[in-house]
Amino acid sequence: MGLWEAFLNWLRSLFFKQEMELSLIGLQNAGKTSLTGGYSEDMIPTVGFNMRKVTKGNVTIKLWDLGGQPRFRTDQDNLSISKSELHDLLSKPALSGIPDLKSITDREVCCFMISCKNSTNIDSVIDWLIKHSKSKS
Ligand SMILES: Nc1nc2c(ncn2[C@@H]2O[C@H](COP(=O)(O)OP(=O)(O)OP(=O)(O)O)[C@@H](O)[C@H]2O)c(=O)[nH]1
Ligand SMILES: [Mg+2]
Repeated sequence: MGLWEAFLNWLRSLFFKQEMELSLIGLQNAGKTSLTGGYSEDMIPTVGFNMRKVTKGNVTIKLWDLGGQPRFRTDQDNLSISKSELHDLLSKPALSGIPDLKSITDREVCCFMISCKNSTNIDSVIDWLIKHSKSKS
């Protein structure tokens, strides 16, 4: 990013508040609530969903943390179920253009190794999401 572009972005951020919505999907025990609400060893499985708002700079993120039940089913077998569910979801027209791992040719994809427990890469994920969010207008 050039200096002029960076300056314009900074100027823009002074006047324009941005909002984005984010749905966290994943099987039970994936760590969705820990990511949005804070890490704890004793987490209660989410029933329904939680909604939280997180503000970083001039960007407000509305986070929809969806429950991943059935809640007592976590093993390697779930990986293939998770994969097919994700691909099924991404094939929906409403989600076209949303970043995913299915194809790296028509949208940007990023993969981070994160830990809510050790606060590893959480900020990097939020920064990436803000940078790549789709504008509603
Ligand atoms: N080691 C480690 N454990 C984690 C991490 N994040 C979450 N956990 C643990 O994983 C378990 C499940 O975390 P949750 O955040 O409740 O998972 P969830 O995806 O919201 O689960 P559902 O609400 O049932 O869909 C809890 O015991 C957490 O302590 C992490 O970064 N590292
Ligand atoms: Mg949860």
